[in-house]
Amino acid sequence: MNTKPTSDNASLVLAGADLDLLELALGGAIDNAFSVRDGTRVLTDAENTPLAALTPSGADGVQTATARQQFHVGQSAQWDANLRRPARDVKMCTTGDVLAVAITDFPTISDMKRVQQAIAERPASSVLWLILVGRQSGGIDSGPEGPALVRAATALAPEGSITVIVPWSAGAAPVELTIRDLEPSSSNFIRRVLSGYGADDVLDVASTRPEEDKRLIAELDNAWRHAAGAVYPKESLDELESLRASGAATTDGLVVLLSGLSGSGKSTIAHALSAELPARLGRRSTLLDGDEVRQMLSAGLGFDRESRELNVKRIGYVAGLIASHGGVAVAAPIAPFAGARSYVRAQAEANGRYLLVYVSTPLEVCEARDRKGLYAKARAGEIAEFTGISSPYEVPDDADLTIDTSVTAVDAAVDLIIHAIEMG
Ligand SMILES: Nc1ncnc2c1ncn2[C@@H]1O[C@H](COP(=O)(O)OS(=O)(=O)O)[C@@H](OP(=O)(O)O)[C@H]1O
Ligand SMILES: Nc1ncnc2c1ncn2[C@@H]1O[C@H](COP(=O)(O)OP(=O)(O)O)[C@@H](O)[C@H]1O
Repeated sequence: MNTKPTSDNASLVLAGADLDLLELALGGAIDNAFSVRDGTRVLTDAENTPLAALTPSGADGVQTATARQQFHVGQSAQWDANLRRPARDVKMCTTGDVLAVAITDFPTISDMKRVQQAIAERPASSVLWLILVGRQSGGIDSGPEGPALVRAATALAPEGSITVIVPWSAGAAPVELTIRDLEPSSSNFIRRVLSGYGADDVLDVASTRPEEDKRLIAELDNAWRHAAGAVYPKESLDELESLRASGAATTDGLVVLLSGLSGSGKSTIAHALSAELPARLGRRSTLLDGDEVRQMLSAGLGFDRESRELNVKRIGYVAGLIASHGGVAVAAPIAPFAGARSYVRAQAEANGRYLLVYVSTPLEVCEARDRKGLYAKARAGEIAEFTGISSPYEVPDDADLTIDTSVTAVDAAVDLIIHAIEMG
């Protein structure tokens, strides 16, 4: 996590586990009282979008957050708005005694028996079937585990139970954002959070699993090795196993560059694409998102032509490295200049495949969205050299795809890109 002061107020940039904590707090699952370092007033995501405002700190350094706007949400199963509901809404739907079943891992046959038993012992209880999934480090919901767990657990929900997806702060402990008295790794964290959903009692299925089950699960990998050992010699088997463990397929590297005006939808599409790739093409990806890159890789660079060219070239260089090892890089800078884009193409094509997506959403639409309030500032002359207003955007003549998000929905945009990747 890093901090980044803005002109009108200081902000704290959140990622991963911190975003989950914030979502839990704003949704009413935990006391929305934060301790942050002095002077911090706005909590933003890594794309610099303001998510919550903090009231000034009291004497004990505790501040209260109020939501500014919806979080960025992904497209895959764990972002289903019908299931990812705020704690305070869920609480209203329960009556009487509430048993919460916490699902953090793929339920086993014996887990389900214990669940049925616990439910049978409390016939009058409302049952909450709570699926705990957190963001992962590679992006909002990169990696196939979260959506797969949600699909499996949803299909197994006991009859009459209320299924809810709980954003889970399972990652590293937050550095600068803490929630009063709560340490995410502590054993009572799960109970404290789930009590926010109305739970009187919690059955934490995976952590109460019998030792025998744990042993059998651990042995499954050995069983696979044993069976495969009858087919392959050791040399093949070792290689196959490491491929299996890394999830890597024997596929070519790929760079997808989304270029377009600020607010055109590059970042939204990039996240959705990254979330879909594991399930649709069996590939994980590395996101190189505009603002995020500028906070790290290109920290200190401005928005004059030379700085932008350098920024985009750096992105191209890193994307090329990712592709050189068979990885997928999804990059979403404005990339307004043809010269720097052709450098990205060269880096990508030297190491794999390249797909240039021009996100052609008209300026008027981007400006009306003004997610970050930057167009208003640019019009007022408070930001110089703003793309589309006071700095040019050179429309690509080599785009593989052109997508106007004022007429194409996010899902459709992702479908178009995946189709283009499949077509080669
Ligand atoms: N002068 C000016 N012009 C354009 N954009 C500006 C400017 N100042 C700050 N910002 C914010 O920076 C984000 C664009 O950074 P990029 O790295 O994508 O730009 S570039 O490719 O280097 O041109 C862009 O983010 P996105 O909205 O995600 O595109 C803006 O939030
Ligand atoms: N079809 C669409 N595709 C992408 N974004 C859309 C679409 N329709 C509306 N939006 C909204 O437009 C805004 C685009 O912002 P963002 O993805 O950050 O753009 P950029 O990264 O190009 O600056 C978001 O608030 C998003 O919800």
